Amino acid sequence: MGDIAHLRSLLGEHTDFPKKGIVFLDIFPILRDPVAFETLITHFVHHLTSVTIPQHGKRIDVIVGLDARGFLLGPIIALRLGAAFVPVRKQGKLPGVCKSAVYEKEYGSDVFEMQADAIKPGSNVVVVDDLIATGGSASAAGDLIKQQGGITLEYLFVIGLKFLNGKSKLDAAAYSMIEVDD
Ligand SMILES: O=P(O)(O)OC[C@H]1O[C@H](OP(=O)(O)OP(=O)(O)O)[C@H](O)[C@@H]1O
Ligand SMILES: Nc1ncnc2[nH]cnc12
Repeated sequence: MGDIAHLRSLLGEHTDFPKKGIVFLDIFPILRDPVAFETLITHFVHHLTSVTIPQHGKRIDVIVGLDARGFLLGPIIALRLGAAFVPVRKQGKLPGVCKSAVYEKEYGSDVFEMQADAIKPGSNVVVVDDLIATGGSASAAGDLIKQQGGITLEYLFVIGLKFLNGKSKLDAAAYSMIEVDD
């Protein structure tokens, strides 16, 4: 817990970006500190291999990371677990045939895409992102996983904006390392 309090103290808070009247929470200071970054990744890997989580004992086949800040964490966690990494990108960025999902988030709407053959039916998947606000982005990623026959075991976030209740939109358990209450 001491480790998490330290990571919490490193978070940046910005009121001038992206100028939409929200407090923008920024994980980059954690990534600039190699010890803190290692703590964060190790915490997630311990969480995913812990006996206390509902999906304990199930093999994780795929880590899905969300454009863009989920790309900073997902591949590292995937490598530590020996799982595949699959990106979900904003519309028009991925080559080949893609599946898409439209969604609403804290500051506007967007479209997510995943390559159509990225997840084999029956694969166990964990979604990773820096932050959950309204849950629109993560829920759209969950839709894309379902469209391919994947099974989402859990959603993982560094930060959860609890007051927006985004986890209620999700079709599986969700874990935020740091909960922000207001
Ligand atoms: O729970 P939600 O309301 O959907 O909001 C959370 C999403 O918003 C941010 O991404 P953003 O779309 O701003 O993209 P970026 O990572 O490219 O800045 C954040 O990284 C999450 O992906
Ligand atoms: N408050 C917030 N801070 C950082 N990223 C976000 N994405 C959605 N809401 C956000």
